[in-house]
Amino acid sequence: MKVVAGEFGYVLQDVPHLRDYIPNLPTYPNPLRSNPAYSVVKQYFVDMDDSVPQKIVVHKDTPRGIHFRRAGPRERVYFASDEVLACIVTCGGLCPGLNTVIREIVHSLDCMYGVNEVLGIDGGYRGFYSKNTIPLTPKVVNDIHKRGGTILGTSRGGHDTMKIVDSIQDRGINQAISRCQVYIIGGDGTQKGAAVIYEEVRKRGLKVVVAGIPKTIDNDISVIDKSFGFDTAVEEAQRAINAAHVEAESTENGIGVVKLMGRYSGFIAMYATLASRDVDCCLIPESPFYLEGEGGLFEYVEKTLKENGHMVIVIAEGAGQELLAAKNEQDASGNKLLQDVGLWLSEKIKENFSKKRKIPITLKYIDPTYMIRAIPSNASDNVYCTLLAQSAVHGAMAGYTGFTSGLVNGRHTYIPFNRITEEQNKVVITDRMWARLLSSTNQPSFLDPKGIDEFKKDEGPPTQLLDDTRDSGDGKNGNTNTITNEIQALKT
Ligand SMILES: Nc1ncnc2c1ncn2[C@@H]1O[C@H](COP(=O)(O)OP(=O)(O)OP(=O)(O)O)[C@@H](O)[C@H]1O
Ligand SMILES: O=P(O)(O)OC[C@H]1O[C@](O)(CO)[C@@H](O)[C@@H]1O
Ligand SMILES: [Mg+2]
Repeated sequence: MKVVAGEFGYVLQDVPHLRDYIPNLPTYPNPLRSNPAYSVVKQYFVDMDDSVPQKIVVHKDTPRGIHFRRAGPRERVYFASDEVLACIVTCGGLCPGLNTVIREIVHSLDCMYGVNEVLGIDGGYRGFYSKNTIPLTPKVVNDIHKRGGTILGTSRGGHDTMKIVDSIQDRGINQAISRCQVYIIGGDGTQKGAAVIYEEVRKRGLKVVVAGIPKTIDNDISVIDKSFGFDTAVEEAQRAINAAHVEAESTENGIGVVKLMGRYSGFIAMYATLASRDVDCCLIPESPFYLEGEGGLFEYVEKTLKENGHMVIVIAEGAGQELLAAKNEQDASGNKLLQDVGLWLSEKIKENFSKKRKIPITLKYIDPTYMIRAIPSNASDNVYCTLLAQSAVHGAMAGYTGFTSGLVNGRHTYIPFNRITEEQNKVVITDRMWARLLSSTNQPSFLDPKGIDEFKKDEGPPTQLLDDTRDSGDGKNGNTNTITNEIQALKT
């Protein structure tokens, strides 16, 4: 990672640039200079020294900390318009907003930079070497943002670095110079794949930009404020929760169980619960729970039914997997295949109340997971996708590479791949947000006081979406330690 240190503990975790490994690259004035739409903007071009702090809650004596390069157009670009061949690929699971990102990359390249050779790679990473490409023009992508899914198709597995870079190299050859910009849209796995593609491109000395756009409905990508499609997913989840609530309150001892996505991170479940207020219990992968005995789920269900006559449980798909018989199967990308915990929980509740204890209940189980994932993005996600795509295009034209375009503290930035892939974003159950949820649902924490102390000791990953005060600059958490270590390393 390129790290630049400044005064008062300022650290820039910078992204690579083509000129780092290709000397004497020609530059050109940014075509936006003569674009009537942008020429009215007072200071349209981003100052070379602009950076965005990762941490904005500070004390007067804390170091300035980690910063990322601010995204946006630069005065000079490293590609002539007619030189560029851009490729776009989507990988991993579906997520609302994928088509918007594709549309906006094509439009930004065309309208802002006059680039009109854009290829869609069909069906994820393996499409680079085993499938046909799809020519993308502003006309072809004009109304795709209104559709769910991805017009390019997607896949898991099939990442063969050499074959992918061979294909990029072959396609991009123009008068013996490769001249590709590769836009890779996908989750944590995809960004890891993009990082190794970048390494190989650099090893071969190619004039090829590798730019990532983070996609994950689970919001499990670290550093960034939140991922696109997340808002849409939380909003759409309300419909399922409402239905579960209507069903539950219409019968005596009615229970609605809703399963939401979230393989390792329970953000959708947590935010959907906080938004709805109809949910009595939210179960997420980060917070282990148990069924029987004092402080267990069954005890809470019984109490809630006695008090309210009905209840709604939201469960993230990755919650409680340790309670189910292990399956040990993986998908093509190596992700663990999960068991249906919603179905399992529903059966367990029925078994305990209806069969064992002869307490009549009516339970309805709703699994809207794929319905949520497949819808088009809402208005705010559409704007977010547009800005992410534009940032990626500005960065690529300016010669930056090996970066993910991401929102940090509300500002668009370029984040080095290794920062994005080093850890996953998780709900920190010792943060105030989870406490807000517990106090809004009144559910048990499923932790005894000793367990709570254990969790507090475990620092967990820093998270941006939450109102996180752990990162208080006292040197006791990962983030600050990283800063201190880096400053120390630079000094010595
Ligand atoms: N460590 C890795 N190195 C290279 N390629 C990887 C790596 N991990 C995953 N990939 C590739 O990235 C692509 C997408 O990975 P994966 O299926 O894990 O989805 P993802 O990008 O994490 O998205 P999501 O989990 O949100 O659906 C796959 O083609 C996979 O082969
Ligand atoms: O069934 P698929 O396509 O493998 O995807 C399932 C997974 O993809 C996601 O939507 C995104 O990672 C997860 O929430 C879910 O576990
Ligand atoms: Mg993933």
